[in-house]
Formats: sequence, C-alpha cells, structure tokens
Amino acid sequence: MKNIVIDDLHFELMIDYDQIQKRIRLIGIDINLRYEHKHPVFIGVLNGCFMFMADLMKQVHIPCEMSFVKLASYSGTEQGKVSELLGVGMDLTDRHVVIVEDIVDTGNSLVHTIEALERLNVASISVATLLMKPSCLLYTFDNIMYVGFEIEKEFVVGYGLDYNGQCRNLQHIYKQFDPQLIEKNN
Ligand SMILES: O=P(O)(O)OC[C@H]1O[C@H](OP(=O)(O)OP(=O)(O)O)[C@H](O)[C@@H]1O
Ligand code: HPA
Repeated sequence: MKNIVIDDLHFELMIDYDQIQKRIRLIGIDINLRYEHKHPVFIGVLNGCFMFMADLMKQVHIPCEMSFVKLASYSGTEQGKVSELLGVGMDLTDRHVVIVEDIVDTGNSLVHTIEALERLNVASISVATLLMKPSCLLYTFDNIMYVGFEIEKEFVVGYGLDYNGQCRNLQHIYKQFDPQLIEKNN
C-alpha cells in the first residue's frame, strides 16, 4: 500500500516497517549497554507510543520495568500550566527513567512529561523517540538520547501516529503530500 487517503488528506509511504525495525535494533543495542546495571523504567507516553514501545522492548534484554502514562495539562495556581502524568502506577523515586515517545514535534508534550517526572524525584531521565522534527522544536533538550529518524516539517501517520484518530494501526509510516502540487508539476 503506497498511497492512502484519509478523510481529506493524501499520504505516501515514507519509512517502511523493515527500516523502522533495523533502527530499533540499533537503539536496543545501545540501551542494553548503557542501562545494563541501572534497572531502568521505560515510560511510554500514550497513545502514539504503543507500537514503538512494543517493538523497542523486544530489543531490550536487560532487567527493566515499564509503564504507560497519559499527559494531562491543567491551569494551576500562579505558576501557570501544570502537567500531571496519569497512570504511572509505581514509585519512581531514584529510578532511571527512559521516556518513550512516537514523535517529538514542537517539544511541548515532552517538556511537560519531563517536568512531571522531575517532580517525582527520579534519578535520571532520558528520551527515546522514534521520530523528531528538528526544525519544529520550540525548546532545547539535553536528554534526547535516542532518535529513530529525524524528519522534515511534514505531517506523518502510521505506526502509532494518527490523523483524526485514524491510521495508528498502519505498519509503515506515511507522510502527507499535496496531490494538486504533483498534478501541476506534471
Ligand atoms: O512535540 P509535540 O508538538 O508536543 O507533539 C508530539 C506529541 O503529539 C502526539 O501526541 P498527542 O497529544 O497528539 O496524543 P496521542 O499520542 O494520543 O496521539 C505525539 O504522540 C507526541 O506525544
Ligand atoms: O506529524 C505528526 N503526526 C501525527 N501526530 C503528531 N503529533 C505531533 N506531530 C505529529
């Protein structure tokens, strides 16, 4: 399946499942070395992470734990916006945490996830994200340790990523294209 149409948008194949798996195997090798004696906790940020988390964890062969969270933001007191992680379900005090994300785009979600984890007194935080859009980042992060693929400013779906709640189930990653532009160029 090369091109797909979802509601009003057109998508074409961008990264196929084999490429994704090759990259995940390499990330797994590095995690196994770096965290060998650290008994890390992998925290998947739902919903988008579920495919990446599942495949990544199959490449992690060291003792570890995992949990899935949802990020809930609300307006707090004078400090402004506060983010809460729903579903942590375990004590993370002094634990080495690896946040697992499907994509870091503007970085807004990641900032809030990191802030919420810092309030739980973890020992360390690093980030593994399958995709990152460097040109869209609004923040500088010093703890994004693993990036599967850096991509341009383009909307992508599949392998956990959605458009209007659809396409998360697709095996490959697809990027949006404008069919009218292609027609004009032909
Ligand atoms: O860097 P950002 O601009 O914050 O974008 C990245 C976030 O957006 C998506 O989550 P979303 O809130 O859409 O929820 P979902 O995972 O349920 O799709 C994605 O899963 C990341 O968490
Ligand atoms: O490109 C994207 N696709 C799907 N979800 C997203 N959330 C942030 N960026 C994206």
